[in-house]
Amino acid sequence: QPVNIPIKGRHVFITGGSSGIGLALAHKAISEGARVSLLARSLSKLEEAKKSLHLAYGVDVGIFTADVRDYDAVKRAVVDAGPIDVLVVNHGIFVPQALEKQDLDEVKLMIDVNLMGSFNVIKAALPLMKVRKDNRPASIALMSSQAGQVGIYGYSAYSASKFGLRGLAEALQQELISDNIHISVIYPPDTETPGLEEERKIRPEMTNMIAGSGSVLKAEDVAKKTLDGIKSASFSISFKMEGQMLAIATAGASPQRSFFTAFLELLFSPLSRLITLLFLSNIYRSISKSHAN
Ligand SMILES: NC(=O)C1=CN([C@@H]2O[C@H](COP(=O)(O)OP(=O)(O)OC[C@H]3O[C@@H](n4cnc5c(N)ncnc54)[C@H](OP(=O)(O)O)[C@@H]3O)[C@@H](O)[C@H]2O)C=CC1
Ligand SMILES: CCCCCCCCCCCCCCCC(=O)[C@@H](N)CO
Repeated sequence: QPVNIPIKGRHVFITGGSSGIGLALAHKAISEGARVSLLARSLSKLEEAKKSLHLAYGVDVGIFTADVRDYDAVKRAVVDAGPIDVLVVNHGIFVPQALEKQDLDEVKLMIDVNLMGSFNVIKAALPLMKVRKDNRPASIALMSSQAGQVGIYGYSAYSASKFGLRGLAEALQQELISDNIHISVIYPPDTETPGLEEERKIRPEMTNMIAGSGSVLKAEDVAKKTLDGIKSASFSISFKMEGQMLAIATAGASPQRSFFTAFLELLFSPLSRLITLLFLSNIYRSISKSHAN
């Protein structure tokens, strides 16, 4: 059945909301009449975000400092912020490197922040989400990546953390459907953010090349499509032609609410598998070429 998740007047809580995609999403949500709270580590970045949002809309957002790795700190923030209607688990870090050259500390950091941190946020927020006063539909949205649909050179830890979110999301949807809580997983390509700017300085050439075969989007565009997807309670949210292809190629056992999209998935799955194989064969060819050099 179609579901419509209202945004106006509701409490939208965004982790990693002080920068990039999270901040762009805060702009969108406020412009649609939401009450917004942001969580991140750095107080100064949060204050800056709060100021820019006040300047743009004349409203105040709640800001909460916590490291998502610290469950108790996250719990305190969530209790302070009050019951959440739309939880956007968006925080994330990416340090690309071939596994052989990457320290295990860095691997562990990505898993701890991106995956365990998401468990912490959801576990902390869920009790209050479940007892929300209005019985209107609520949402938990998880920020994955195209690298959460296909493993990419240099992203072993990052991809593992983002693939992990999908398993979490699929299981959680079955557990929460009776509470009228709807899960979304978002799969953006490269997106212009302060995070990507940092990443580009250190990204291995092969990673650059492969990521370059996808689109580069503006954070505002990712935020808009994300909020629209949340509002229609879409389980999977993708971007651009190659993103739709990837979504079809990796539809797997994710739920699908739209009959129309389900029909497209059935119709185009052989073709998208073919395109995926061609895409992969290109990648492997480039890898062996650069290896020979
Ligand atoms: N930009 C891109 O190309 C793409 C990004 N994504 C995903 O989108 C999400 C946002 O990325 P983007 O906007 O680029 O990232 P940015 O680096 O611009 O922003 C990251 C945000 O997460 C917060 N954050 C980081 N670590 C922690 C932590 N341990 N605890 C709490 N908050 C934390 C940061 O604040 P602070 O540092 O103060 O804690 C900041 O608010 C990530 O999950 C990323 O994986 C997906 C596809 C593409
Ligand atoms: C079915 C047809 C396939 C079509 C090709 C699709 C192209 C896939 C490219 C994947 C790029 C991954 C970018 C990750 C961005 C990200 O998360 C970072 N910026 C953070 O590290």
